[in-house]
Amino acid sequence: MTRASLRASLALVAALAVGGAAVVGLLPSYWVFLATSVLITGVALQSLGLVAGRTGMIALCQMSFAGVGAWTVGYLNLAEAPGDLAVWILLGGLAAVPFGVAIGLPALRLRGINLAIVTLSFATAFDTILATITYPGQTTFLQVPRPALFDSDGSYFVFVQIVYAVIAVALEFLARSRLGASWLAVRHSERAAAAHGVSIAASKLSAFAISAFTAGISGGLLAGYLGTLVAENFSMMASLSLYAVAVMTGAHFAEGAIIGGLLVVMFPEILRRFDLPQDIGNVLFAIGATQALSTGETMSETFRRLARKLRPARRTKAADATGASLPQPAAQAAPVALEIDDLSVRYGSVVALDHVNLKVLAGTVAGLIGPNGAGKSTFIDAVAGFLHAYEGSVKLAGAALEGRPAHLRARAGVRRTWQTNRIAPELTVGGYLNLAAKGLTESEIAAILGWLDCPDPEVPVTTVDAGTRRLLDVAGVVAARPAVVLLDEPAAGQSHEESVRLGQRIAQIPKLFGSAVLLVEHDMDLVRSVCSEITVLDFGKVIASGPPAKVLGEPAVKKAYLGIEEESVAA
Ligand SMILES: Nc1ncnc2c1ncn2[C@@H]1O[C@H](COP(=O)(O)OP(=O)(O)OP(=O)(O)O)[C@@H](O)[C@H]1O
Repeated sequence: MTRASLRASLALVAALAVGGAAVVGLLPSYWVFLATSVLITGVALQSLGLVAGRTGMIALCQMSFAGVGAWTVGYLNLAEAPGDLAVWILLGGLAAVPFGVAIGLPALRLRGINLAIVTLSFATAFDTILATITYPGQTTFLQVPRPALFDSDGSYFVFVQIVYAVIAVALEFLARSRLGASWLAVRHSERAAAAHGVSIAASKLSAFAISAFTAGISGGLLAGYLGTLVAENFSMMASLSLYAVAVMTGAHFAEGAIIGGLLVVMFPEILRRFDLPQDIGNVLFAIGATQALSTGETMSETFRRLARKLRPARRTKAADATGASLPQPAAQAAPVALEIDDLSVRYGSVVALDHVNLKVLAGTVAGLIGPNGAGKSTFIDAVAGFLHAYEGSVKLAGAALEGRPAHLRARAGVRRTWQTNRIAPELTVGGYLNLAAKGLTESEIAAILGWLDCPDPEVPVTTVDAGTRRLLDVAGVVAARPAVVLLDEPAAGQSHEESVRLGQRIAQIPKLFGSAVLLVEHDMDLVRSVCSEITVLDFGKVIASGPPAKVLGEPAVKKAYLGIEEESVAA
């Protein structure tokens, strides 16, 4: 991960240095002045790219955060605070953070249009406040001074460029960190992210906080750029327009933020030169955003796709586990890994689980089977904390899990997979394992991937076929070495040979990772080959439990499967 971040950061810094040298060396001073504005807008767009592009939340008040940063810089200048603009900009960014967190709080409960309305309301309220107060020092013509070394327009461009590069590199590292992976995971499926121990609240609030900080910095840079500001710089319309551009260009990509900055700054300039109304720009941005939303592809993604086509196709490499060793298995905390007593779940009048009792012994693979609708997924949901309204008790290594939400149960040692794949496609294979299990070394990641015949860590999940993604699901849950692994139909969609191979791997999990396994499966060959005990559910009730040979021969079990799996059960 670190190597990939370094590579991307070096490429970005080199591109900025070359581009910057060309701007300062070749362009007349007015264009250098405009290029500075492009970069400042690029910083604001990067902030929006983080919250909207990575986390998928609608934020329509980004320029209000920038306004907080700019106003803070203005007050510090007026108060003759120690330090210079470089320090004040940082403080401006920090001042925007509480506002970001405050806006992020409703995002814990709201999505889509509702969150859009909340963020828009904040932008409107901020508009109203700014309309009543002038920029600090505006009435006395007090200008915000630039740092001594970067006083001229040309040198201030270099200053802004340095800030842009620092932010872009920091975001690049963050994006490849576990926190960055959690943003993408939350965007894709909050439940799946929680199943890996990710706190949805922490993930969303951190995105809003860092995004507001970055936007605050852009406001501070603007204060140094223009010297003094007016409320219109941070109006609700400016926020809306910036959001449309971010969606259109894909501001969470480094090039997307620059392209967006170019469009925001240059479009009005072109319109002005042709004596055309400025509003045309906003209309075109809205059309561009609509196009990106309807096709599901931003401008940056289109460019990247075309660039990939030009490059010779890379074959998906299998993970090279030569010399790599699996992480140490978790120690077994108690002889019974998972104990369920009298578990009952009702969906209205449907009794999905009816006083179910089940034990999974440490160091074993147990099976949970039953016909469609028997209650198996409901059982996993309840144990893993995705259903709050259940009766009965769930104990992990003797400790009750009641009252703990899903992400805390995952951290305590209950990990689950899903019937449908929920891995965020924007992640790399290694990034996904990093998200699933904290603190794995690169060698351990390679060993786990090699053990399950998964692709190389650098391979993007989007290029991985559906069958391999199911293996990746299993790799993710075992990587965390939890006390209990709940596998929900891992062999679905696998060929017979793949299923046999998967069975061999599942049988090894207790020894290699120290995790007891509860396997939910319809593939009876697989269940028979790996499970030492099985429990059969029918209409939410346990109708049999014990060793597979005994249980699968019981008349009640054959009857439950009649017409569905009769032959395979009886075989
Ligand atoms: N969200 C829900 N609302 C209402 N009823 C539900 C809900 N989820 C499941 N059920 C019902 O609860 C019962 C158990 O469903 P569940 O999905 O747990 O069965 P299953 O054994 O996992 O089935 P399958 O093998 O098809 O996955 C079924 O009657 C189902 O229709």
